[in-house]
Amino acid sequence: MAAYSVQVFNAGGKFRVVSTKPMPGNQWIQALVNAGCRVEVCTSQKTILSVEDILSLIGSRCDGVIGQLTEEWGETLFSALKKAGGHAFSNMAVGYNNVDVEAANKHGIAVGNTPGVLTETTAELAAALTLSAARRVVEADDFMRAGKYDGWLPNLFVGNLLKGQTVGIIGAGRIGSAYARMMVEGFKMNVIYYDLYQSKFLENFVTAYGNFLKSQGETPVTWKRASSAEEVLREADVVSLHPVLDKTTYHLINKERLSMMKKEAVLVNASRGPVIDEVALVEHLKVNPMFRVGLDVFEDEPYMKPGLGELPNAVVVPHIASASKWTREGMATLAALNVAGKLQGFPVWHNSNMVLPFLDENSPAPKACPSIVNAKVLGLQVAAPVSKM
Ligand SMILES: NC(=O)c1ccc[n+]([C@@H]2O[C@H](COP(=O)([O-])OP(=O)(O)OC[C@H]3O[C@@H](n4cnc5c(N)ncnc54)[C@H](O)[C@@H]3O)[C@@H](O)[C@H]2O)c1
Ligand SMILES: O=C(O)[C@H](O)CO
Repeated sequence: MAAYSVQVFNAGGKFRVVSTKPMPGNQWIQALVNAGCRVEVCTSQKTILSVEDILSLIGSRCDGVIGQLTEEWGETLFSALKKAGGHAFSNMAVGYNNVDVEAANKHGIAVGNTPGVLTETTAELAAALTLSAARRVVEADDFMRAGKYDGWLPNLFVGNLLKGQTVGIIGAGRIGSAYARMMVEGFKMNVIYYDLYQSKFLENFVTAYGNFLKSQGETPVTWKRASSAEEVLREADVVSLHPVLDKTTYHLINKERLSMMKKEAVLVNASRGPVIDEVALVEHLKVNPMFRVGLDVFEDEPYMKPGLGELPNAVVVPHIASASKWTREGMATLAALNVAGKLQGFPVWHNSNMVLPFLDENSPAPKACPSIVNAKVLGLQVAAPVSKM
């Protein structure tokens, strides 16, 4: 038995599924109950569970687990889950850098994640950080609340105009492209992006929007695919980071690369903290007061590197980029359906970017796992797309 307090749903269910955290909404619980699961939700007040805590939750019999990005899912947990009879794990996140997928493969455990449902929500927070940093919203708010405002002044909190400037995206996948579109449509910014792959989708969008602006007698927006991250850093007025975190992106932004950026640039990170060398960033912010950052993620979460929290040119929020009600409930549902689907022997959905059919409460979810990242290695079957007659 787990040493932690748990809330149990459908006590008589044939599969035992543990969620290491309470998650928003009820749809995810219903999805598991409908699949014949006994659901145990850990209600411990401890924010970040250790490997030992989770071992105790897994216990001697467990079919599947829904875990969080704050947890270290590696050999110890996957071998324990396997020993307890488990086959399925899902992160309640799209990023799965906290998961050792090779260890899961070794034990034949499916690893789910939750793409698609958080794309726009995360991009919107990156846009909010961009505006907050560019227009010094948080500094000005602090000033106002401190009772320091004693009248309009020509030089008070002067920031950057975005219109007509260049926004740089590093990692133009789902979220990076959605963010780029927002900055293009909302602020008429030109785009420069760097990704390992070409984003035809983004390029076509900017071209079409540029043509529309031209037809209205306005200056068209433009796009450029950079051949290196450095090219983006040199040319852009705003740079937003949206890559996965892996060996190629760890400390992608370091002292040397920061020094290539414009002195008054805005840097935004809503991907993963270690993409930036945060110590180097603190130094850069100190010596370049007009350089501003908007950060949702940090190198040593939940901590910030010394000095960051005192800098007025940094806007910092606690990893809330995906925190809209619809998205968080959707992430919980997708994570649950990944586990429930695997336990019921369902195939894997044919397109993990198209997850809306799983989120409609008024019709039954497709009989598939929405997104399993190691499906190929495990030889899981892929559900054929439903053809429209
Ligand atoms: N802050 C948050 O709350 C939050 C929310 C959602 C996602 N995220 C993070 O954002 C990441 C991206 O999510 P997504 O759904 O857009 O994923 P995605 O897979 O659609 O996009 C990631 C992109 O990064 C690119 N990439 C990989 N290595 C690169 C490199 N070395 N240089 C440049 N580009 C590289 C990939 O080619 C891909 O296009 C997630 O992995 C996660 O870590 C954070
Ligand atoms: O990777 C993710 O999904 C985020 O960091 C949390 O939404």
